[in-house]
Amino acid sequence: MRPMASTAFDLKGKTVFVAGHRGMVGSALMRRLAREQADLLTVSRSEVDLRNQAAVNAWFAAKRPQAVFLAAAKVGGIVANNTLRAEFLYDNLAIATNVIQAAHANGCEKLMFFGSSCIYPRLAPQPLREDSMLTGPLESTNEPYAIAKIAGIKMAEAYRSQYGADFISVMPTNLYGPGDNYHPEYSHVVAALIRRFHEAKVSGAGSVVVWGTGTPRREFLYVDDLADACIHLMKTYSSPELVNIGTGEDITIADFALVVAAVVGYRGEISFDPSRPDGTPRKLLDVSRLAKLGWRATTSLEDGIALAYRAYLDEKQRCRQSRFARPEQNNYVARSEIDLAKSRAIKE
Ligand SMILES: NC(=O)C1=CN([C@@H]2O[C@H](COP(=O)(O)OP(=O)(O)OC[C@H]3O[C@@H](n4cnc5c(N)ncnc54)[C@H](OP(=O)(O)O)[C@@H]3O)[C@@H](O)[C@H]2O)C=CC1
Ligand SMILES: C[C@H]1O[C@H](OP(=O)(O)OP(=O)(O)OC[C@H]2O[C@@H](n3cnc4c(=O)[nH]c(N)nc43)[C@H](O)[C@@H]2O)[C@@H](O)[C@@H](O)C1=O
Repeated sequence: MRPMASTAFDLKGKTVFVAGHRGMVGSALMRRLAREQADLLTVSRSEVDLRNQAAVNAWFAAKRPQAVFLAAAKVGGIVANNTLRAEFLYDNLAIATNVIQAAHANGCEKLMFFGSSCIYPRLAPQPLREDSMLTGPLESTNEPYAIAKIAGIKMAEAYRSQYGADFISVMPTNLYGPGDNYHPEYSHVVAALIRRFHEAKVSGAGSVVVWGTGTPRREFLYVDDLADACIHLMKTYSSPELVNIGTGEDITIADFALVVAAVVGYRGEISFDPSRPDGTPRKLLDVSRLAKLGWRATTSLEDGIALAYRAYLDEKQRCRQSRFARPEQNNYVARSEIDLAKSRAIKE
């Protein structure tokens, strides 16, 4: 294995582009970057669709960011990934290739690419080590997304080896927190269960259905912890080697449902629907590399879910208030109460 170089990269005074700044990760990065005295650059999708190579090139040529967090992507839960397979492959390949090439061509000094724990083989040894990428078949439900993410990782690696670009890749585990997507079909499990248990509590429903068998194991990281880890790595890490970002602890979906129900205050029954996909049986990251680099998660699962539930309630409230205001000025309108039924669909 190549040695992990450690170099200081000060964000202070740098122009820093957060691609995907309205997303869950991007908005957490914006909150965390506010402490770095950087000059933050953002652009909305309506101004620059990152799948459009010419638009991306023109924007980079005009702005020439010194650092880039590439947190824009087509993202969703197991059903979104498995249904919108062409979009997950096309959008994520296009975004990665356009942004990485434009960053390189326009003098970007440092770029962080966001992969995901789903790039590792479905049955790779647990906990998942960074060197298990490309050692076996992928989980079929998210294979298109994983292939696009692996291509992005390989691009960052190739630009480093061919051009000496300081481009690094991080592999976050399953994330949750403010700014999550609450779509009933297309969200990830955390947002789905927060919403389902809350609605059952409010309506007095006696039973809530959780997808799958309840036996898969997942590791969950609060998104503000993720953002903190990313800033730490951006400032201190420079190597082609991937870095996993997680807590190092996992839980079955059945036990996780009990945690969410307790936080929300839902006291009815919980049943399972095995006709829904389980996905990969276990996804627990080996976080020893990250620990050696001096970072560990600090938000417990219970505290994080309580914070995420608060954020869900706040978002509902905000959307209710903005329902009759000017929706085009509301960052959260696409995630709003009006369309909490179809909220943030898959962000088109
Ligand atoms: N959520 C998770 O559990 C995990 C996420 N990740 C990775 O973290 C990164 C961020 O994910 P997350 O914040 O959860 O996702 P979100 O869906 O919350 O945010 C994605 C962001 O990307 C933007 N975006 C998507 N497509 C385009 C496009 N064509 N042009 C311009 N902008 C676009 C969205 O814009 P708009 O606001 O207009 O919709 C949004 O701001 C992704 O790379 C994801 O793969 C990795 C592991 C787990
Ligand atoms: C972050 C990661 O996210 C996706 O992979 P995933 O880990 O399978 O994510 P998920 O959150 O959708 O499901 C986790 C587990 O939870 C179970 N589950 C129960 N009830 C609900 C439920 O109501 N909704 C959802 N979505 N899942 C549910 C579900 O059956 C599964 O066993 C990727 O495709 C991939 O793109 C990726 O990177």
